[in-house]
Order: sequence, then C-alpha cells, then structure tokens
Amino acid sequence: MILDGKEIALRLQNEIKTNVEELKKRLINPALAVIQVGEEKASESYAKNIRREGENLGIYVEHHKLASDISEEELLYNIKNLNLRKDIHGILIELPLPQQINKTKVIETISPEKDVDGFHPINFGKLFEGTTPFQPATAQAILTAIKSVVSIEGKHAVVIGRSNIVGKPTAALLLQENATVTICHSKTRNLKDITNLADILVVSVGKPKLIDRNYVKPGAVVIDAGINKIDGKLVGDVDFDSVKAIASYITPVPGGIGVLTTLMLFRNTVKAANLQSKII
Ligand SMILES: Nc1nc(=O)c2c([nH]1)NC[C@@H]1CN(c3ccc(C(=O)N[C@@H](CCC(=O)O)C(=O)O)cc3)C=[N+]21
Repeated sequence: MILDGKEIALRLQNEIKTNVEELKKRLINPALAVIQVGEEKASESYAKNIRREGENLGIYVEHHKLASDISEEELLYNIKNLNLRKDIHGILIELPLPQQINKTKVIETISPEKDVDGFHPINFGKLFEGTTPFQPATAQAILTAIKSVVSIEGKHAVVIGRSNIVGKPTAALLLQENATVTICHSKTRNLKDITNLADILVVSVGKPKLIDRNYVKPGAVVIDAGINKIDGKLVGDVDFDSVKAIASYITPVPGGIGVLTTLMLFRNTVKAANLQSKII
C-alpha cells in the first residue's frame, strides 16, 4: 500500500495552525529565516515548499537567497544578525554549502535556541541523549510516517545512509523508540543481505532506483527519503513500482516524507517561538 504523506499532513497542519493562532493572540508572529546559498536542486525544492507552506500556516518566512560565491565571513555575519533579531524565531541554513565555506563553523554559529533543524552540536548531542527541543525535521517526518502504520518497538530497522541531516538522526529516533537499528552506507558489504532482514527500511542516499524489490523483505515498511531530480522530475531512491508489490507500505516521492518534513520544520519553529517568549 502507498503510505500517503498528504493524509498525515492534514492532521499536522491543523495542529500547527491552532498553535499559530494561540501565539498570535499573544501578539507573537512566529517567523522562520531560511538561508539558501546557491541553487542545489534538493535545497531549491525545500525552499519552494517552505515558502508555500509558511503562507498556508500563517508563519512568516524570510528567504535569504545568497550567491554561491559568498565568503564565509559574510555568511557568518548574516547568521549573527538573525541570531540577534527578536522577530525571528527559527533559522534554517540549507545544506550542502559550497566548498569555500566551513559547514561546521556555520552550524555552530546558529544560536541553539533558533536552531530549528537541530543540527547545532548542543542539540545534536541532546538528540542522542533524548532531550533535544528540536528533533531534525526529516527524522521526525520519517518516524511519524512509520508510526502511522506500524509499531516500532522490537522491530529491526535498517537505515541506508549516514548523513547528519537524515541517516544519523533517524537512527537515533528509531533507537529511542526501541527498534533494533542497523545503519548501512557506501562501504557496507552485502547490503542486500542486511536490508532483507529489515522490518522497516529507511533509504536516504541520493541515488535514484538504488533499492528494488530484491533488497526488500516481503511485508516490510519502506520509507523513501531520497530527493533527486531526473529530467526535471522529482524522484526518490527507491524503485517505487518494483518495491510497491512486495512492501506492506511504501512512501512515494513526491508526496511522502518531503511534505511531512516541511511541516515538522514549522512545528519546530512554533516551538522555538513559544520557548523564546516564555517569561518564567
Ligand atoms: N539544513 C537542511 N535541512 C534539510 O532538511 C534539508 C536541507 N538542509 N537541504 C535540502 C534537503 C532536501 N529537503 C527537502 C525537504 C522537503 C522537500 C519537499 O517538500 N518535497 C516535496 C515536493 C516539492 C517539489 O515538488 O518540488 C515532496 O517530496 O512532495 C524537498 C526537499 C530538506 N533538506
């Protein structure tokens, strides 16, 4: 069966809209700044969806689109400026960043209170501790999609991809939900043997059609978190038609994890606005 992100999205949109109304009654306008450097495809897609969804939810989105040859110094200056602004509650820096920029330094410059991606080392550490206020959006989206169809406790979850954006945080959340977690990556041997043990298979590597039915145990839940563009069309990492026949559930691209990711980002933004407006 197809695990439709748009259905879960409706519930989340209502929940967020209620929280936004409550904030606005207290004269707080929740606001997110998105910094995009260059025009990488997946980042472009995310920025587009963030702007559209921000309008729908009544959350202010300030899109800073910067040239790919920007200096590190200038980028850091922009971030520090956003850190100081009381009217901005969340800051998202689209990754990847160009060569000349030190990604670690950039992420460490974001104020942890505004780090709605949850990538600052303080929040990333707390993620593994189970205490972060900002769980990374894609990982939250993946967990929510899985929980909408199966229970996680005791299941074998295999995550393909070990990025800081998706693979690692997703593995952390699955572990927290008492799954047995295996993380696979480009150096993994006998990938197929491992993925065939998975009750839950999460794929996030950026390779179209990497996973076909030969990698999937019959009845498994397959989550495709890949965002690739082929001939101007958005596709995931899973060969959808091949896997659909054997999986119990599979998320489509587009219309799956991406849709939910954007909403989780706004949920974190609302949370940031609430935390920043607390007086005691
Ligand atoms: N700091 C950072 N955090 C991220 O989470 C992050 C990032 N950088 N860089 C780029 C990737 C990519 N990503 C997407 C999320 C949602 C959609 C999305 O909403 N996609 C829609 C379709 C949009 C369309 O049609 O263009 C869908 O899948 O249905 C796309 C891409 C988050 N990323």
